[in-house]
Amino acid sequence: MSAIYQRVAFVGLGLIASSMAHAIRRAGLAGEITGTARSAETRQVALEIGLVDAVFDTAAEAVVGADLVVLCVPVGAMAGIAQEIAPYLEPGVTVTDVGSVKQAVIAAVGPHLPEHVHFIPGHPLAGTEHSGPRAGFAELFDNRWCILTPLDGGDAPALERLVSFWQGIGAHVDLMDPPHHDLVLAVTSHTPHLIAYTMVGVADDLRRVTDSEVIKYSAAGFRDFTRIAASDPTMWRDVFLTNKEATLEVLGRFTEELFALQRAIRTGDGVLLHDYFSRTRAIRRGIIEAGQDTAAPDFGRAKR
Ligand SMILES: NC(=O)c1ccc[n+]([C@@H]2O[C@H](COP(=O)([O-])OP(=O)(O)OC[C@H]3O[C@@H](n4cnc5c(N)ncnc54)[C@H](O)[C@@H]3O)[C@@H](O)[C@H]2O)c1
Ligand SMILES: O=C(O)C(=O)C[C@]1(C(=O)O)C=C[C@@H](O)C=C1
Repeated sequence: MSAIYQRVAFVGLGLIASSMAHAIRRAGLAGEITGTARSAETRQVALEIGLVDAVFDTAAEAVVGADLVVLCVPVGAMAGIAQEIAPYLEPGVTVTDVGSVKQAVIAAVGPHLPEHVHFIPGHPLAGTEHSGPRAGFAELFDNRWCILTPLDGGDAPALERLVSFWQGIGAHVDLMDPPHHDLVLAVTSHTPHLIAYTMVGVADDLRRVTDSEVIKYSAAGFRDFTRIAASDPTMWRDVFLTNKEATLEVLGRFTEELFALQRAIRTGDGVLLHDYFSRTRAIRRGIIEAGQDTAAPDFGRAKR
């Protein structure tokens, strides 16, 4: 495949940026890749392992001359970065991001960007519990979804170009409006993460009571919870602080259901429990039969 962008600049060089860089190189999607990260160590590693052709100390320097800028920092850091890079963006450049929440990123970034910039927010639905420049791998986005949430009145050719870019990286692309994205992700990603964090916290408390048996004998289901609960604390703090409304809505529903199941267990209502579990089993089977289970192999574990 020939290059879609001449110069791609990454701001933030962690798991997502490094995976994108590997996939860009695999498919030859960029003439050149530059980047910046807060720590000198990360910048050094990124250069050493060939993620980028050049690194810069500041985001402002990194974006000069780029025709695609990808913001790969935690959601809470997006506003400061946008403000810093705004004066240095070339006319016609596309600025995108990979943040897990979309309305908050649009509100944080949009107002800082000049009119000559095409701002197209995005979110690849793939990740692992690992962080940093060494955590990335080219296959992370293969056959996974990348959701773009273009703004009203945006430039159609710039959007088409970014869609082709994500397809070249290996992803399927879908377009969504930002509030819908945030609600869908609150259901499929954000609340499940909170539940995993909570469950591992509960088990940790219990461990003091049962003298380490909870961890020692943890079965596969709980191990999966611990993997999810090992995800980056800064990233997830920002997700919950910025997708507050949708997460609280889903969490409210979840709590109601949990109370209903709790009551069924207490009152010995086996019919309710059996019906409930049959319904959820049918949902999972339906997903598999429809061929919609696009979950990639467990790269997280393989990489550990
Ligand atoms: N990890 C996932 O599973 C996943 C999946 C999809 C999208 N995302 C989103 O991608 C973005 C990056 O996540 P990641 O997993 O690559 O994280 P990461 O921790 O691996 O990398 C984050 C990078 O941002 C930099 N950074 C952190 N705080 C900063 C600040 N205040 N100012 C400047 N730079 C800062 C770090 O130095 C690092 O280079 C986040 O917005 C996250 O919501 C993550
Ligand atoms: O597999 C994992 O480690 C993930 O949690 C990845 C996951 C998800 O919930 O699916 C996490 C956050 C993102 O914004 C996108 C993907």
